[in-house]
Amino acid sequence: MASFSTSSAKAGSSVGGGGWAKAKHQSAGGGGSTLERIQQIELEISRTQKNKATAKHLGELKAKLCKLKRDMLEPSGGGGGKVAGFEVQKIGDARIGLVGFPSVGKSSLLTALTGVQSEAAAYEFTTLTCIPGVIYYNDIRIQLLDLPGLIVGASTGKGRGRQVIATAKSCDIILMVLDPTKDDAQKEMLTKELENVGIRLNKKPPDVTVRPTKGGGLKFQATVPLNHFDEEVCATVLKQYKMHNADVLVREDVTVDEFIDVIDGNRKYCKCIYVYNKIDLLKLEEIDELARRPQSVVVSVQNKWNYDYLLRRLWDEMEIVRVYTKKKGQFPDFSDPIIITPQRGNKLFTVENAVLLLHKSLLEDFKHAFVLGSSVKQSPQVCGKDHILHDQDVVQIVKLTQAEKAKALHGKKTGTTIAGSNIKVEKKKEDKAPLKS
Ligand SMILES: Nc1nc2c(ncn2[C@@H]2O[C@H](COP(=O)(O)OP(=O)(O)OP(=O)(O)O)[C@@H](O)[C@H]2O)c(=O)[nH]1
Ligand SMILES: [K+]
Ligand SMILES: [Mg+2]
Repeated sequence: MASFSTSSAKAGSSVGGGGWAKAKHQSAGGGGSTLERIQQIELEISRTQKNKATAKHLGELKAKLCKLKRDMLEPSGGGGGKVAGFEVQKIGDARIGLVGFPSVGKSSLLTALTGVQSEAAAYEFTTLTCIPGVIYYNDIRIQLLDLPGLIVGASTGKGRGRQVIATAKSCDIILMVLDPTKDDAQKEMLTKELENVGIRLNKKPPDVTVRPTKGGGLKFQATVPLNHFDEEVCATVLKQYKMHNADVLVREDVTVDEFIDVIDGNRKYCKCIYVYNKIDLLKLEEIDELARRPQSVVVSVQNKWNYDYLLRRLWDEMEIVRVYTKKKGQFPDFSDPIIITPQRGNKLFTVENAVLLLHKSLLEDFKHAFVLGSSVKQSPQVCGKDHILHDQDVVQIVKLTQAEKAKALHGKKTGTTIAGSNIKVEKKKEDKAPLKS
């Protein structure tokens, strides 16, 4: 039904790079280009039945496949180099990318949400570069990037695909713009293109730790029953990565693909909202069905439908925490919050995070904080560094007085925990432990 696989002549010629991957990646071991070997392995995987007896073989194939894909994306030597995204300066508190097949209305949406004119037209590949705009929402600035349309094969160099995807990888959230008149094969195809370069949509990093060791082989431990993965498959995958000695701790029911993600590294776990645009072309029942799909929002740029909801959904996905600061005896400064975006690696927003964002040296003088807002039972409440703040809390930092600081410093010097020596003491204990037992 969907006809996205047809990469138009324009796409091929505008890049002059359809065969780039092939030309540059002749495999060292002979037997065709990297691309051909990838296709062979993919075929073999699809033909192999999935059961206990084949799990080890599949694990090996998948690990090989993963390494080949990485070789292709990050060629080592031969003047290749990692593909860079479009050079657009990151501004604001979060970055969101518009990804989709050609002519689904990405540019129209950028213009509608940011006011920045990005050319929109009825022909494919109207946009050939990255156009940034800014959405102002709830005191924060969100950078929205319009990107050229993707086609199938983008991750292997078709169209401006690799550049588009590299830019998408720099985003905190992806808005996948979809054509509501076509089936969801488009969603799967795009997801696959993004997955090929290590972007994982709406997934969490697997709860698995792998610690390389100097000897002792593989030490495998799982804290939950595993239905798709076991020690043997783990060993096969690790062998492909030449890891023969490692401690592996699995804390969730992972698949081999998820385990490879951990080993291979360089994955980007990214939230994604599926935006069905042009719903003005649909019947009400059809709109209703799309709107109920998970992580999906329906809009019509032409009719200006549902922007409010789209923005609210975006906001919720960003899980942004704004914390306002206040000086003693004054009203809080509501104009300039400290902002934490969990997408950028800060899982929780503690008082310590807030202090560090205000000023690094402030932590030395930190005594406690008065916190007002939903994170505390009474407002204000005296809180320490580890207290976790909520969105729209107000914080007043109380510093140590000179006398208190001197006292604290004195205590440190005379006590056993002289600054900096902490780690050494612990390490010594650890070293000695095996001797004792
Ligand atoms: N019916 C309808 N048409 C729309 C809507 N939004 C955009 N269009 C039309 O769809 C066509 C493509 O829009 P663009 O914004 O250029 O799409 P794009 O995804 O940026 O396309 P490329 O840059 O070529 O990848 C234009 O003719 C728009 O007028 C909508 O909500 N309803
Ligand atoms: K277009
Ligand atoms: Mg466009």
